[in-house]
Amino acid sequence: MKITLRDIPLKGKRVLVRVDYNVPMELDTSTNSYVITDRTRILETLDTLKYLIDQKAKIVLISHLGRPKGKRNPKESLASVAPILSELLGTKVKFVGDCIGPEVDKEKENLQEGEVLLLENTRFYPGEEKNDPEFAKALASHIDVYINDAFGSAHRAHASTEGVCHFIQQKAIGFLMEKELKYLGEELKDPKRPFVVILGGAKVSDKIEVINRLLEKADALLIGGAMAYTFLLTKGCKVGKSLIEPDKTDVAQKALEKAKEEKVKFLLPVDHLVAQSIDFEKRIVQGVEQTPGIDIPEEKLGVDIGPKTMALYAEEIKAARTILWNGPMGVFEIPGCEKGTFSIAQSIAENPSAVSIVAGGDSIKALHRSGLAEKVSFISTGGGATLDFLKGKVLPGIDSIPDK
Ligand SMILES: Nc1ncnc2c1ncn2[C@@H]1O[C@H](COP(=O)(O)OP(=O)(O)O)[C@@H](O)[C@H]1O
Ligand SMILES: O=C(OP(=O)(O)O)[C@H](O)COP(=O)(O)O
Repeated sequence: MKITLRDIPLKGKRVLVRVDYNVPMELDTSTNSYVITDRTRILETLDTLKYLIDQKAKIVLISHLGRPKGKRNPKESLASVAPILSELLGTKVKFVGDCIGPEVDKEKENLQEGEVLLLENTRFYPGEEKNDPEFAKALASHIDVYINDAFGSAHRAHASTEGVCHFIQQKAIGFLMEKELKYLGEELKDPKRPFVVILGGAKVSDKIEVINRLLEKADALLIGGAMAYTFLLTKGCKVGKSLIEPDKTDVAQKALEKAKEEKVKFLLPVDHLVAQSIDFEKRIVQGVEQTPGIDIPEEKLGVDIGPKTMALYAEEIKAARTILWNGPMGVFEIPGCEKGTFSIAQSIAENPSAVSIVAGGDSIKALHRSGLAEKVSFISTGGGATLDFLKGKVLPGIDSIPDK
């Protein structure tokens, strides 16, 4: 059992809280600004933050947002989280446009009991992902206690999730982390069978490696999203201009072989929605059509699973007793490409007797858009983190917090 924030005296202490505010953002074309399109990851930290306020701690929040690769990028600023958090907490949350340095240190020093300070995206510095000790030390400056409540980032050994722990003596997990570990631990340790895992999304290289271990746990794997095309390419199908990771075909091949050996159902799309071109920023697709079968025409790219695939996957989901879903089936943010993703949400909703877990920032957003979030047993804020947890991997963000 990990030390939790309940176990530490917090009054008057400067508490650094690592949250996962890597929230989905979309360009609002009318104002030409980026807006947060799903607040779940913010809402899920409120119990921890309210507790810290009640305990009269001095609260400093850190998070990453997106993948700015060590450079400042206004599109990935955490500034827009501060007003939302102020509204939700009913107290002003001050934002500083940096996460280390003299200005930040001054703000930390000036914090009063019960006040909340939100710092800028840790990934604006290369030291974050490199887990650079100097950067971690700067994050830890003026801090008495570290709380990790960023379950969604617990699989990353970065400065704000792991390195910082070497410079702060008192450490604990927050309430969200505690809730995730308890629920996932109980339901996924020995899942009721059939256990069906639905995998999609765009983080192919991150998640494809997990499949090998999932094959030892799951009874069926249903693959969609960009993940599917690397597998279809491996099987010799035509994938056109779809998002693929050609250097992962070896991993994909091994997973296909292992699925056969383990007698796990490994389903890939049998038809697709394809497009001529796609503009992610403006959320526009052109030249959209259905393919009659598996192959994607040379000049097109896959943007969603097709109706035969939806029906095939629905059958598996209907028979499941435990369901884990991470990763949308298509580019659901773009109107016209959401059907496959929503059909998964619908199939899950139609099997209320199964334990169903929907995991990951974009998957949660898709679930909320489908209007079916109430029908799911548990929403997990971690996508990759949940998959790694299921795989049995030690999560660095949790491992670095001592046991009781
Ligand atoms: N066929 C596809 N081509 C490109 N991107 C895709 C495709 N299908 C899904 N995506 C994208 O995957 C993203 C979500 O992936 P990911 O981050 O892995 O999910 P999560 O945040 O739920 O873990 C979405 O933004 C979606 O547009
Ligand atoms: O959104 C996240 O993961 P997810 O997309 O797997 O849910 C986490 O914030 C981790 O982000 P990262 O995969 O860029 O390290």
